[in-house]
Amino acid sequence: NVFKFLGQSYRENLIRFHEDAQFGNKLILKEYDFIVVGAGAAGATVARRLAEVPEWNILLLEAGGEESLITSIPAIAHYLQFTNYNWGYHTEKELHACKGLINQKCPWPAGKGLGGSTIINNNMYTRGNIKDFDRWAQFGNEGWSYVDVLPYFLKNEDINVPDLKQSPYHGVGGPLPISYPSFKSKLVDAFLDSAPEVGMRVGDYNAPGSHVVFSRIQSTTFGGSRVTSATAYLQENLKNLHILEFGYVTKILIDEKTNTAYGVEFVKNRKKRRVISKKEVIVSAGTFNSAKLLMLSGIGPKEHLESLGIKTIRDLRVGDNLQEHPAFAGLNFVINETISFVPDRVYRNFIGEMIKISQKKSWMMVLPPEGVGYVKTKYNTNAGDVPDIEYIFLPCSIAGESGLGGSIGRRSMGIPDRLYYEMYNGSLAKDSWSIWPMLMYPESRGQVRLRSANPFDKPVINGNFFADPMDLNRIVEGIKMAIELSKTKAFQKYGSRLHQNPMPGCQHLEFGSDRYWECCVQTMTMQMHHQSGTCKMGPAWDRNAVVDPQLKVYGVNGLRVIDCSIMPTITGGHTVAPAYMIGEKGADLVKSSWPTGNNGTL
Ligand SMILES: Cc1cc2nc3c(=O)[nH]c(=O)nc-3n(C[C@H](O)[C@H](O)[C@H](O)COP(=O)(O)OP(=O)(O)OC[C@H]3O[C@@H](n4cnc5c(N)ncnc54)[C@H](O)[C@@H]3O)c2cc1C
Repeated sequence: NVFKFLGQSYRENLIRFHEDAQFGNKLILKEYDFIVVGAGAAGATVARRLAEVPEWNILLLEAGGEESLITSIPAIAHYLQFTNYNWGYHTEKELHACKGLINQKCPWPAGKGLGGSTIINNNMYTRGNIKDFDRWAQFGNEGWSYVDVLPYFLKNEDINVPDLKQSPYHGVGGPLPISYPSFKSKLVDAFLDSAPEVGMRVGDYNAPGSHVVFSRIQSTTFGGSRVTSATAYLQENLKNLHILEFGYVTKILIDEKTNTAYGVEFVKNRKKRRVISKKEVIVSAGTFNSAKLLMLSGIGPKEHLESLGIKTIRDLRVGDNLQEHPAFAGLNFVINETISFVPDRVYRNFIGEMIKISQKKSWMMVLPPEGVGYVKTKYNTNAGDVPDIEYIFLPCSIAGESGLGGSIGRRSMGIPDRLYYEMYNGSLAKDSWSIWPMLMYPESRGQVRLRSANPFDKPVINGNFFADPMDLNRIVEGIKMAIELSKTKAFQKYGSRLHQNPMPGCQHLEFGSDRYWECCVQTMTMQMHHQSGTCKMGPAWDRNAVVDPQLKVYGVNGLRVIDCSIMPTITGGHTVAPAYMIGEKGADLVKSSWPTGNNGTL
């Protein structure tokens, strides 16, 4: 009975996915100490860390499924937005943004599956500015200053960049490998070489005191492959951590007499079920869905819940304070040499490209962005090292897309064909590069609301981008600075020149004027998908706070939110590193509420 034995061992190995009929896995239990909703960057981290306490059992419920071999290829991140790994949300019509995009709505992806948005993101690892966290602490969030959170960034990280291994600001031995992409283009070298020509230097943007620098991207990859939160935190087969895929949580169960959360309702295989929590329910469903789930459960703005016939348990400003990093992705600098990532060329030579993967020389191992630069515009009045624009450098541009596989980038941004072809006619599928100037600290705030009381309806999202005109001014300045950068010797070596077809809808304005660029940004707005802030963390006196600095929902026992939605203000950079940090710190906050002796806290 060797086969039976092997089969059994194989199944035991897969036991972490409960109720997987294919492998005869077991049913989940009726009750757990902790239930974590959502297996994204923060949720996977929290669940794994809580499972370090052997006497607790934990259920991790995730609405999507497992990642795959395909999702491990960094270069195809944009393709994944057209799969079930994306919740596929859109804003409503925006007043000041996305005016030229399909249906005049901004597409707003969010990842779905074990790994959450880390399955479909662009792998950029940037922690933000130290002042971002000091500001959170100054708002009254004790325990969240830079000094407080740095240990959690370090705990999460396993730095693979040789030069940074000795840095006290990088972690070694944590679950998440951080590497430079395995392959580097000549164009990113030009980007780095251009820095001194504009008074900048190359440095480690994740170290304090050097946040105004140019750099290659530190990425959440290992050996050229994507590393998700599931790969980093959920590979081990822990007996006390049960993971349920395709379990869509529809409501948090709250005892109204005691104001205590005691479990969740979820749907799997079209069946509605309940599971009970003995200690806490932890909501880590991401900025849109954490807000949505709270509101569906009666926690949210009273006037809104009442209008949908949902009984209000706690009147809190859930769904307000939505923040994001808008950007402009339309700049296209054409060059004279064949050194760019041109998808048509790469995909036509598919077999050759596969061979190059084994030699670590393939474009498939490059993230679409290769470099970042943090700069201060003329509007920046911050003292010291606090930039207001991030340059995202790409060895390609959306105009480079045409032919094979050549519409995914622009389609993911919602750019209609007419706008695309008129704008980029003459430079399609040519060698080019781009800089996307990204606004780091938006003044404008958006909002998430329920469309109905039906948990399967998509939320109503208003980005409210550029409601504060300063947000637009800064991006325009970033565009002009990027154009100046293209004139440096480093870029002129390749004959870089801006493709100058005027943008449809903006032709009436003088090409290159501030008004012209404002029009371009508002027509073809691009986003970074760093949604955050809808379950704001704040002290008791903050009327807009949803959770306290322990991440407990105000007025409800046994309920926390642990993900990017708790950010009072968005961090200056991409948000995955802070999401992991919030997960790590959140897990320690939970552990310290339920002391058990040695529980693995910092
Ligand atoms: C396309 C894209 C590109 C990005 N690129 C970058 C980048 O390059 N660098 C960077 O730093 N950041 C990037 N980000 C942002 C970054 O990935 C997120 O900030 C981070 O993953 C957020 O972590 P989270 O835990 O808050 O939520 P998520 O990682 O989104 O996880 C939430 C999880 O909850 C699950 N869930 C939601 N509702 C339910 C429910 N009702 N029941 C059960 N489960 C549910 C979801 O399916 C998901 O798995 C990108 C994001 C996107 C979408």
